[in-house]
Amino acid sequence: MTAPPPSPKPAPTIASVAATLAALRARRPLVHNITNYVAMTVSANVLLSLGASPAMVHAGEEVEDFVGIADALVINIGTLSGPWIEAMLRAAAAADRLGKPWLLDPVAAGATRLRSDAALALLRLKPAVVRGNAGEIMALAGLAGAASTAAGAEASRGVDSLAGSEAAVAAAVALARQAGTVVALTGETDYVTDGTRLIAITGGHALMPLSTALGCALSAATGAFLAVAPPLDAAVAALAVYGAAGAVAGARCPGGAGHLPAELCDALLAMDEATLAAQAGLTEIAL
Ligand SMILES: Nc1ncnc2c1ncn2[C@@H]1O[C@H](COP(=O)(O)OP(=O)(O)O)[C@@H](O)[C@H]1O
Ligand SMILES: Cc1ncsc1CCOP(=O)(O)O
Ligand SMILES: [Mg+2]
Repeated sequence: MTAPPPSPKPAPTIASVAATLAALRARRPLVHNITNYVAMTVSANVLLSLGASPAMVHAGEEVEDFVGIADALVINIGTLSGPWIEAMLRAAAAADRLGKPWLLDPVAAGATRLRSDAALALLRLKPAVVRGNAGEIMALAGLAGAASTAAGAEASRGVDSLAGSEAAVAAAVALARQAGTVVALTGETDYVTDGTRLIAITGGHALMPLSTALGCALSAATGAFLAVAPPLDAAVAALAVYGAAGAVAGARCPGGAGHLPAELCDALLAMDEATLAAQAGLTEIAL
């Protein structure tokens, strides 16, 4: 007798996202961030508004100890230098050793040799989630040999993507398969994939790319969700909550993006299931 095929995992829903957010708020995870100078304050404020405790800790001498007390680790290569790379590699290896989930934000991967090499070396240390924009995901997939071309250079202008997220879906799926990770690809529509499943998430606001480090802060937020849910569920919940908050915040900023980070934090603090249902959409796409 042949065994029946495993039943498919239920698709994430707004209700499951709301439950994951409630678990995060109850747990108040300590999130260790090695992130760039531009993103530090907004990332910490986003984590606090979400219900997590942020810590920005990058000295090589203490990262391993800090990973030991943290619930999750976020590594963002936005403002790199040699000692930072060393600290990132030590922290990621410690997270792997200690079974702590960690996320890689490969900011501007593909733009220079230094950041491409750093992103690849970190990818080999098995992040639970890689979160990036289309240019970064295409570049990293190419560098990792998961996609035939490293299209990132033409698809990016430094830290900004010139390509829409749809253009990078195939690269995201290939990267997830090759690296054995979950890829969270952001843009006007966000996508999360583990290489076997693909979920599209709508929400957000057109002003978001006009405020620096909101992608980095989303990566920090995803780290907090990793403390309470498996990688695919964590990434879907993070992108849905953040997208819903972004939509609310953007609507409160008729004059431009100047106040957007503050409005985003307020919207995260007040986030509830009704707002999620009104502002975020989840669709599973068959692969
Ligand atoms: N055109 C857009 N419309 C709605 N939301 C957007 C748009 N562009 C980006 N976002 C949102 O902004 C956040 C950061 O994504 P993104 O800009 O892709 O990252 P990065 O800042 O790393 O380039 C995500 O929540 C994403 O959904
Ligand atoms: C402008 C800049 N330069 C180096 S890191 C950084 C922040 C990038 O933030 P994001 O990727 O969220 O736009
Ligand atoms: Mg970014």
